[in-house]
Amino acid sequence: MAATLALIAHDRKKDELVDFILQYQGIFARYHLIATETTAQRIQQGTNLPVEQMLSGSQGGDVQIAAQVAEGKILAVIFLIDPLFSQPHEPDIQLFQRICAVHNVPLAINISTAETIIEKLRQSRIAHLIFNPVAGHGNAEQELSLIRQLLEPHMHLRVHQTTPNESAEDLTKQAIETDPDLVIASGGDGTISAVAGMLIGTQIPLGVIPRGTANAFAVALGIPLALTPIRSACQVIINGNTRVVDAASCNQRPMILLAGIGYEAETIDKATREMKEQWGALAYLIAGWKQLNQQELFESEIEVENQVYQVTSSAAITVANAAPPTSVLAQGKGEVIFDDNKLDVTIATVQTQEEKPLINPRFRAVATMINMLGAALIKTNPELPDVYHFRTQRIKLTTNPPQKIVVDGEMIGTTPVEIECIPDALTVFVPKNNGSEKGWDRQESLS
Ligand SMILES: O=C(CO)COP(=O)(O)O
Repeated sequence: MAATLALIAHDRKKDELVDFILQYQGIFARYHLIATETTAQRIQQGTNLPVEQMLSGSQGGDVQIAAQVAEGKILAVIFLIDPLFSQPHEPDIQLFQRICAVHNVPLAINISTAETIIEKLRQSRIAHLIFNPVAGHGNAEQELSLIRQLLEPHMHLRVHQTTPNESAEDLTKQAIETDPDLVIASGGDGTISAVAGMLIGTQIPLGVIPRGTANAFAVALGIPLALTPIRSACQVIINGNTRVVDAASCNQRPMILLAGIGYEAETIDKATREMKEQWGALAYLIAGWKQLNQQELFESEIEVENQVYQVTSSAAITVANAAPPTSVLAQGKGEVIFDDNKLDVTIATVQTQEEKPLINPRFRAVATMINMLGAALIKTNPELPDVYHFRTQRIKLTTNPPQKIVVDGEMIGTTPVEIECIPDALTVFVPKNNGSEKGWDRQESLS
């Protein structure tokens, strides 16, 4: 269902329309507004709401809007007609009314009927979809049209596509300002993390439609991705079950999944876009094997709960808020808990005690990682002597030499790094059997 309202008023009705919009400004602000030229100017002056401006009514503006009604792009129309004054473009006005009747689009021609439209709008859900058209390797146009087809019967959907000039963060910020009922992120983990980061602390529920390479966030939430990921993800949103989960901040920027320091960061850095296009998620595995041969060990100083620990020969440190089972290096103890108000820290390292003096430390670190791969695959507790795992609310980490850091799939620089869990920061839509807390029963549609 489209989330655009059309507003038109004849000259002697324009003041009435502006007053009406001022009265219900909060509701109008949630929608995309279009209006004929002079009406649009008057609304903008009188209310400060953004309005898309069409031609003036006498120049064909009514016909332009009627065309959008016919194309299913308009949710409802408020057209305050002057019944005591004949217009030179009377045929256009008649055409407008006929098109609304044909397509069963609500049309209010006076304030009383406008009130009933507003009452209906008050009860409807508004979703903002932040859609990254260059995510993954599917056909973005077809994917967007499928999402619309699946979601629009259940909510008013406003679609915002990311561009090089308008990031997912910018678009989410604008969406939040209109007080939506939910925000949906569709793209790779980078897009989803960016949207989720902006929603921290807002209590606006987040829907996830994964279209990326690894889709770690969706996997961690338990969204079934096997055959029809877009359909499954939309169904999860329509079902309306939500769960409150933690987020984190990493060097002042939001983190939803995990930060990898050392091995994981190098791996992600090596998985080029070309590799991802050719191999999909396998690209990370291929890059990972390459990195196994090259990973240098590093020293680290870890500050946790006012204690400082020195670790001599680390290969990989992973600090996870949430991680899917495939994120091997986060699985020190077999499972990362999304809503325990803690970060899961896993350190793959090398012990150089007396009983293991003959083993080349670098090979042992590599062996540790290979063991973890196996352990994660068979889903047992690894019990590895070279793997440290603990849970903490906050961690500060310095390494020598400095190591690359990857946060939610994006390289963000090098150590030192400070990561803190933000408890209960996000409300997300999850499948019904996934620790869901509450259903969602706002009224579905306008007409
Ligand atoms: O004439 C109109 C509708 O028929 C309205 O046009 P304006 O908003 O440009 O005045």
